Amino acid sequence: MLDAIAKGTAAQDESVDLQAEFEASNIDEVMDKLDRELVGLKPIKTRIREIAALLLVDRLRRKFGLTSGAPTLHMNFTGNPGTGKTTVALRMAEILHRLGYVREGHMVAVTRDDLVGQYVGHTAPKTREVIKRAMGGVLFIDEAYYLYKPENERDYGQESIEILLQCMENNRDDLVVILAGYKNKMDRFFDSNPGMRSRIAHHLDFPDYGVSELKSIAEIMLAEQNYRLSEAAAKALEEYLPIRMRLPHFSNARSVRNGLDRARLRQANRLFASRDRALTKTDLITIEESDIRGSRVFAEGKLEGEPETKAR
Ligand SMILES: Nc1ncnc2c1ncn2[C@@H]1O[C@H](COP(=O)(O)OP(=O)(O)OP(=O)(O)O)[C@@H](O)[C@H]1O
Repeated sequence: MLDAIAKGTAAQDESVDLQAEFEASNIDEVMDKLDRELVGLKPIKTRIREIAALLLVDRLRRKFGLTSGAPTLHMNFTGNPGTGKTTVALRMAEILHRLGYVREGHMVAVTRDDLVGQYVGHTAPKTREVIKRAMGGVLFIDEAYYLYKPENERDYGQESIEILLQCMENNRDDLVVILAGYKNKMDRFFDSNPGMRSRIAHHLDFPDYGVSELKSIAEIMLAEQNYRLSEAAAKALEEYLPIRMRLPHFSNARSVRNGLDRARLRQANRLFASRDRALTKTDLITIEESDIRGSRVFAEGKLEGEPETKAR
């Protein structure tokens, strides 16, 4: 693949047009998509642009024979659940494809269970099969640290790690591995697996979203599905979000998506209950205040606050 990019044959006095290369790669289209579909994440978007620029320049250097061998592109995405790691990894796969660093640009997302078998002899074929599927694209390993279980001496995860390490080294020109998970767990994983750390070129840390970002995320998600919030529903959502953030199992944008799914369900039930009247398009697209306030979150938020109130 890389020899398809260039063979290091450009003459020393020949010039290259970085802008033309940039335009030809069409990566700005992916960048625009990233900007449009993902709220916030400024530091992440900046890093992606920097990586894209690095790869583009690397491609030009190759033309002059100034760089040899495939660059290391394996990455580590850390952050809490629902902060956009999988979505950004998908876009990264597209960028790497457009720049010619992987043949296909698809992404295979897996967890430990997809890589590690339960019995002796099962792990190697399982891991190899996943790698085979991911070849030419990105292999995204969510919660990668579960591959390593030091408390169990004979855990098969180690076997999978070793095969992955080998592939990450030998197939650098056609497979990019992105590891993902909580930052502290990932740090501990790298401490115990220095071989893995040394093969990672880029570490990106995804921040949690604030209330206003979560609200914008909700609006994007609703617009994508042809829904909108009434004014009172938008206010209710502003109250809902900080309560949901304090409750257990909060997972950023994923919680927003789940909360909206339930609001749509309540909207449908509300419309169904008044089915004796004709519905307008506005009825069908509008999420009303009661669809948001009907959430358990308001009751649970109160329950959570109760002991505190009693203690005072
Ligand atoms: N910044 C954002 N703007 C809009 N939507 C977002 C944003 N971040 C995440 N989402 C949406 O939230 C959902 C969860 O995101 P994603 O799966 O990428 O997160 P993740 O960090 O990989 O979390 P998990 O590990 O739980 O899968 C997706 O539907 C995604 O489209």
